[in-house]
Amino acid sequence: MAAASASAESVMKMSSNASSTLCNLSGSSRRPLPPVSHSQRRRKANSSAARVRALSSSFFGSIRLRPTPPTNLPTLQQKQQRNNLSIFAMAAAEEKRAVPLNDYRNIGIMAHIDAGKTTTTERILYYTGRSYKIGEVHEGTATMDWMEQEQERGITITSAATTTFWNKHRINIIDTPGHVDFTLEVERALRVLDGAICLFDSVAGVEPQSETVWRQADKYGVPRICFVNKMDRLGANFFRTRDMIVTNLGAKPLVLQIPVGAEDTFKGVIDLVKMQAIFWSGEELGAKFSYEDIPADLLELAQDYRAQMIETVVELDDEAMEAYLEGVEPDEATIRKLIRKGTISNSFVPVLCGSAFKNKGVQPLLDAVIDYLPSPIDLPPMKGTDPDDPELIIERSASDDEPFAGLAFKIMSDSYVGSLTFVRVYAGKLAAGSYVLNANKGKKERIGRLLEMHANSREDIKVALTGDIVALAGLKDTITGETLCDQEKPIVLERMDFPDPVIKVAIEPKTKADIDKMAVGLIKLAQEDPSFHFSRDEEINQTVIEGMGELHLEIIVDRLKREYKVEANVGAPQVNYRESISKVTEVKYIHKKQSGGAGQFADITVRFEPLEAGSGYEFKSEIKGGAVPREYIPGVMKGLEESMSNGVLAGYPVVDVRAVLVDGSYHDVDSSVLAFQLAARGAFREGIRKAGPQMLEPIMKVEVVTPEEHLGDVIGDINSRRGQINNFGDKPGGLKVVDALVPLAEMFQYVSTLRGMTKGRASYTMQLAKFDVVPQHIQNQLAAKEEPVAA
Ligand SMILES: Nc1nc2c(ncn2[C@@H]2O[C@H](COP(=O)(O)OP(=O)(O)OP(=O)(O)O)[C@@H](O)[C@H]2O)c(=O)[nH]1
Repeated sequence: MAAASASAESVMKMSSNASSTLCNLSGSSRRPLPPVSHSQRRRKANSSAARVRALSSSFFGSIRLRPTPPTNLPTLQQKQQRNNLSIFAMAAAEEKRAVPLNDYRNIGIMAHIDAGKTTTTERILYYTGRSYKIGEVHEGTATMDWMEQEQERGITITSAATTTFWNKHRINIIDTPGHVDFTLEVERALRVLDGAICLFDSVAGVEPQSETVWRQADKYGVPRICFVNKMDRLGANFFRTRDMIVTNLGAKPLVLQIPVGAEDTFKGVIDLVKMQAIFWSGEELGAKFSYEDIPADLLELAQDYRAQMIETVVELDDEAMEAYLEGVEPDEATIRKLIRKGTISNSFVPVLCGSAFKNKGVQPLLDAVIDYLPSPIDLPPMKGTDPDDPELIIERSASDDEPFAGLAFKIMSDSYVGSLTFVRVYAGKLAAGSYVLNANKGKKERIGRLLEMHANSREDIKVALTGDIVALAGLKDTITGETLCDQEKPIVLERMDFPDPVIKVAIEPKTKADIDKMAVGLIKLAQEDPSFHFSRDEEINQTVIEGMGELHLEIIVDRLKREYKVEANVGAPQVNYRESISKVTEVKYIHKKQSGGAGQFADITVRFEPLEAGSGYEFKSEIKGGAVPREYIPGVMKGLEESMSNGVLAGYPVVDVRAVLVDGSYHDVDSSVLAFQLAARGAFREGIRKAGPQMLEPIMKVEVVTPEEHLGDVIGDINSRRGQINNFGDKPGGLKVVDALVPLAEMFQYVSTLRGMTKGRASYTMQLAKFDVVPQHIQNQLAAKEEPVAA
């Protein structure tokens, strides 16, 4: 499979002849789209959650300034609203800091699919006065052009950002998708956030995707607050979720609230810092709350949990600890200060609870965001490197007076301004109309328009300050993960990790007219989404798109169709295999050519070593005494790196290999970088063949939740898919949980099989667990299908 990276030109050359293996995108032979029944669609469209998605989607989508709906808010909200608008107005008018940097909170909301992220964001926007009213979707106004798919399917696909205010603090919020196929959105949000709210469904507890996002947050060291949501649901159990935070996440929870009641008797929470109960007057939006005495039957439990909380926090301060041992409890301000210290240092995670849907617990959650999550200045200075010397570490403190440094973390096409680049400003200021340096590319970029994003509108601003998250219009060369900085003080901030695609499908435009449109669409979509790749296989005249899962690619195809008006035929999904090696080999390879004119000579000895799974590819040089002169080593590196994308078995990328250049020789006249590059390719082909090459496949961690009567069928089916069952468990409501590892190749269309098998009563989630060796008989089949291509 010679998959050359596609340019617009090569895609445009594409033939419009659909291959016989392809089927019609809109025809009945096409794989069914994920299960969205009419009633589900209606439910989702009618749900208030869809409203916020609509709001937040517009934020990233086309410019859509909504007329202000009439307000009938309680006085408190009106005040809050006025307060907030005046802060925005001040900021815009004076172009200087209206909110001190230590009053900034850049936070994300993350969780498993359906835990209530969007509903909670929606409530936050309401209570902070940013949205007047929730539920305009009910009236059918959620017909946004942008991301219709989100509303139809009832899932968040793209992360949405918004700015709001609470108690004079500025909160920039990013609401992220829960579905594993869109994990990149979570990754990039975490890269630019200072803190996060992790939501859990109090019935399901810690679910698989919560574990994944937790580990991602660990990777970036993001301080967190946990919110145990859906306390009103049948089967809600705060304490079980708390225990799962320990067992499943290995975290140290610091319980700051315990619930008063659960399920339909859930009334409020006990605030263990104040030692008072908070009750809400009703379930409707804007319900008032009041502090009251702790109910007598919960007093002892509250005292126990408060004692545990205080014992944990005083450990962070010698003075407080000494006083506590002498019987003096810290006062409220000290407790808050210590909770903040421990949260920011990731010593523990505060745990709160409530029901976003029933409007309980949201205001104390916002207070906790302000009290415990860090501002940009509470975090260590941002580290980067000098573009000319990657070994030289440079730091930038969070301050308006530092030279400007920001990270582009998201690109989004926009029908009005072309494309928007979302940037987190880490240091300094950024002015509209100014020039900055793209430090990764060494190119100058002009900042056209600077936009500050709000839930359902956007506003032109003249200057962005440290801590801000803004959208820039008109950038030409910058892509996701690149650093923009002061031209005089260049810095390259640490890049983000992008996951490699695990599945691919072939896609062919139906008509000649579709060819050009598809080229434009693919390029734009790939710019927006670094976890989506496309390539052109000239030999078989096919374009292949690659992504993180079936849903991911379905959304891409759907967007090509709707946004770029491309009619295309789409093939069946296939797994993106990898190739690796199983033993150490050393090869000597001489590249020599003498056919008139200057000759070519390069002699290298390379050792190939297998690495641990997930290590990727490494290169090392052990050359001593200039056996291969320094200037030729980049040629060796290039030759090996190029070859790594094209394995010897079936042309899949080669991973988990270290190539060590151990020896070599050169010719004074005939050697060149190119000769060493060609020698490296030859060494790769010979070396990998001798190193026990093997194919690897993605293995998914699958969790199926099913009624007991279908358990046997579910297990039998997983076994027939080369699955390995690891665990059984129980869920509330008499449901059984099956944990298994199953090769992705066997999971295509599992959703419809499972639905058929269980009459739609079971559900499943899956995420990438690891890559593992493909059984030999399947390797043989794959190798026979895919003729390897000589490098
Ligand atoms: N009973 C109850 N339902 C809730 C609560 N919070 C959210 N829901 C419901 O749970 C469903 C999912 O909520 P969303 O807010 O869309 O969840 P999400 O986490 O944003 O979902 P994705 O973005 O698709 O991952 C919706 O039907 C909500 O109405 C809650 O506190 N109680």
